Amino acid sequence: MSTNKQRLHVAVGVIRDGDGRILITQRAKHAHQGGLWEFPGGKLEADEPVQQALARELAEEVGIQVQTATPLIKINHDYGDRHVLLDVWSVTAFSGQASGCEGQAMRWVNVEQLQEFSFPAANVPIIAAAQIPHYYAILEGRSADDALNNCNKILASGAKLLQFRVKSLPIADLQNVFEQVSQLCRQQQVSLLVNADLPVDTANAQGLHLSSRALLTCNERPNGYRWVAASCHNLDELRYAEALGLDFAVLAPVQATASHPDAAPLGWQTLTELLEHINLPVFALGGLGRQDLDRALAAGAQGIAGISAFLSDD
Ligand SMILES: Nc1nc2c([nH]c(=O)n2[C@H]2C[C@H](O)[C@@H](COP(=O)(O)OP(=O)(O)OP(=O)(O)O)O2)c(=O)[nH]1
Ligand SMILES: [Mg+2]
Repeated sequence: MSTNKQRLHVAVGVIRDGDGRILITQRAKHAHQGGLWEFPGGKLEADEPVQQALARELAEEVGIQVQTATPLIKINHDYGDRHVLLDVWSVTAFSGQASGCEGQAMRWVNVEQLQEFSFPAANVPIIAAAQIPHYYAILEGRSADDALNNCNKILASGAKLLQFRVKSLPIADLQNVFEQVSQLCRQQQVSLLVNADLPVDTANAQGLHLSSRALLTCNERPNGYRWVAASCHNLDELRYAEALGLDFAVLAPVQATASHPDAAPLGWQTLTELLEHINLPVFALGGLGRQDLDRALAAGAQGIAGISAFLSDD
């Protein structure tokens, strides 16, 4: 039981260099979770603000001075012998040359290489959060032309993660549009997830996106996909997605939205509270634009998901 165990608050930095590589270090053999790889960081001192602890730990452990850090994800994990709250920050600007100041092994690795290292169990969702971007574009369209036009706008926005959810096409058009979209995504190195409700051949996709209804009919994580995500509307659905071991979720609607006028918006406060209970990257969806990213990050979200959010120039 974790009830009378103290929760250890730990500041953790996912440090990225100019080439997008991430810094990992190896925990000392004798330490808790010893010998495993980690993102540098350490325990908060009494009454120490988390960003101050982050700056101090990263200076002590790897000799860098943090210039810009944004919240990435918070993980609550009970190891049995210790309960940790990993308060993970994305460090995107720093000064100094990183080195293992405590004699620990250190590597700069590409995000896809993170899979090759053994991390503590609590790190699984941190690694997913580090590998996926802050924007998740949802592709819809009333016709084949409309869908392809929207796809081009989304790609021009710079989005690198896309869900194919073109629901109203005749079946013959659907597969054809999907193949064109998957080719465009491949050319531009965009990760493509297919909505599981669509009857398309998903061989060319990197992932599957489950509606909340499809999520609740799954007994295990669908096999064979690099990414599996789900749409959620409440804490139970988020918990179910986490328990299945999905990579990320979308939570909606955060604000009022014309596409779902009957759904009551959660609001930022409820979003923040729900995300405190979940160890999963979660995109905020519904009535939001790309300009809401900072607010979503501050609420503990991975970023912004949207349909129309990626169709305008701003
Ligand atoms: N820094 C860091 N800690 C992690 C990660 N994953 C994970 O489960 N942890 C756990 C291991 C430890 O129980 C705890 C971090 O505590 P720590 O012992 O490293 O703290 P510290 O740097 O202040 O070390 P010390 O002063 O006590 O030597 O969080 C991670 O990626 N980075
Ligand atoms: Mg440490």
